[in-house]
Amino acid sequence: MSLEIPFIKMHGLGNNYIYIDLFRYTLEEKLLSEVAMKVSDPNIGIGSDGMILIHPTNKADVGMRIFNKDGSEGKNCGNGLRCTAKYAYESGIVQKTHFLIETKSRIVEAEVLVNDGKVDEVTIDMGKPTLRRSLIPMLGLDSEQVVQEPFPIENNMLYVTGVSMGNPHAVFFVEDITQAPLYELGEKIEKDPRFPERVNVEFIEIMNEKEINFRVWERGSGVTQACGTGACAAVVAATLSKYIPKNQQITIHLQGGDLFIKWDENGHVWMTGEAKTIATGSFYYHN
Ligand SMILES: N[C@@H](CCC[C@H](N)C(=O)O)C(=O)O
Repeated sequence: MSLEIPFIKMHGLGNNYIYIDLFRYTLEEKLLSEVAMKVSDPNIGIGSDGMILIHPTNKADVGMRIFNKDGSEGKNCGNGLRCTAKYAYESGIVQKTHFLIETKSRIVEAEVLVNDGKVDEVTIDMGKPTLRRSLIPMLGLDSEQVVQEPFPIENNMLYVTGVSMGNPHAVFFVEDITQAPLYELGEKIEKDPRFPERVNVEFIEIMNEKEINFRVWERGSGVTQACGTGACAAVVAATLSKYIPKNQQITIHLQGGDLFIKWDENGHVWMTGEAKTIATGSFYYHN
């Protein structure tokens, strides 16, 4: 079978995905995982951190589904939400600057900042984090929160804080971000049996009450330049440990640039940052 699939490549702080507009093109469900793996491959595909579908839904103004590089489906994606919001507005799928986006895990509200018809920046109300251990999900005796719990791995003693932003995150505080064991331990933690659905892994360094340095190993995609849900999880984790105050905008320094995150007094996490278009074209799929 051969298909010519129209795509848009977009990124948020270097976290780049191949987007497919299912308002204008139809792709069979059984092909999604394989197409995601193929488009993500830099040698025989386009090269990306995964694939995102922008689709019609009757629950919100627009829907979004995220597939990682390895073909697995994630349930939320912060950088993907900002790019989806940009595309939905610029392509005319929505004609308002505040609208709802449905993901597999939740419905979020987006606000786009428009200049000359183009969206430069997007703010998303990412909703409330889930902290209960069994819902992250993490194995072990269930508890309200998992905050800096001892996490022995490969002759190292790390301390894990668990946060779900609709997808699972394991956050580890480090003294110096340049020494974070991203490549040494990222994949091992992602696939550790204590996380039955695998996990996104974040190493964070608290610089001061307003800034955090951040590096990520993403479930299903490995090291990426940025992770929006991960940045939200970092602020929640740092607040739970009282390193930063609640209800204050925190600047997260990711490898690909800065994101601005606030965990407000109502328990909602707000994310603001850029969204950029890289290219449009056709992907030729052959099986
Ligand atoms: N890059 C993302 C998260 C993508 C999904 C994640 N790898 C998962 O499997 O949960 C973001 O910006 O949040």
